[in-house]
Amino acid sequence: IKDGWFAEVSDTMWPGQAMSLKVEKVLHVEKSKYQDVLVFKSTNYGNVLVLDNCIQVTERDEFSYQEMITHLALNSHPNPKKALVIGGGDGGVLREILKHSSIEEAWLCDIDETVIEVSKKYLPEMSKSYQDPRTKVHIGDGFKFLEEYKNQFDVIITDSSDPEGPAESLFQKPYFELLNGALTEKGVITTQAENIWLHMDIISKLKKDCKDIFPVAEYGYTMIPTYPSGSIGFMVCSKDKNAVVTKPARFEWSDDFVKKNLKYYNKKIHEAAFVLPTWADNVLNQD
Ligand SMILES: NCCCN[C@H]1CC[C@H](N)CC1
Repeated sequence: IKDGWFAEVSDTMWPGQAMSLKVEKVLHVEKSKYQDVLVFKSTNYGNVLVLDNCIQVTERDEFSYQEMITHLALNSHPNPKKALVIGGGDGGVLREILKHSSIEEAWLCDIDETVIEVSKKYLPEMSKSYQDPRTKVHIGDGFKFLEEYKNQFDVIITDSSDPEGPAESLFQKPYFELLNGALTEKGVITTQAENIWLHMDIISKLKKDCKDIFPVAEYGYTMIPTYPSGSIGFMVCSKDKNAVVTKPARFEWSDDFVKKNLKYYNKKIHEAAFVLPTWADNVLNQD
């Protein structure tokens, strides 16, 4: 933090640019077993969680990412009862999973307990999901966790940080093999799949790897001001070759429920998320 500003600098992940947020007060600084953890109160975006100098969530715009990564998956599954988040220690994705009445168990596996503790203290609107009786928390490496659970989950959401640091293995093909194995028959996954302005190489590799493993694999995205270049995408894949993930397979919520409980996701934006700009469409949907 310099002159009262936090700048998200990364010469490798987003060279020559940096999102900056004005700092009102530093709330927490800690070196966990895995990463540097910073929480600050920003002047205009609420509390902000930063891991290894990367913005993870801000209270003002987190709903965009948490809703889309969750509901693009759960509404693409006919009847999700048991869902798992890999990562997601802030609890935001868990909060979104619990909005589906079909969910009986919502599991979360994050490698870093410090993130969960810090979120319980400074991100109450996300971490309140840990109070839900359907929530089950496991602290550990998602990679190892998935090796122990076969044919167990209807939906698995990989809410990871970037491929540099503890989340690196979550962007490689062996990880997607593990996801496939841990899913039930018509299982659906979503993963954090970076930004079309910055990471077309990562995204095209992800799509290629997913296409080798899943019969259906599509990239969709959302607008979010505090992530690099203002948007972030998701790989959305299904084990069911007849599944259509680019529009809702089911939609249990009334318009009134959506108005009261969702701030970003809706039926139309589910479809719109997969409509790509021409350059990205050419790269990702060339075959
Ligand atoms: N629930 C926390 C979201 C973590 N996802 C972020 C996406 C953008 C990345 N640069 C950092 C992690």
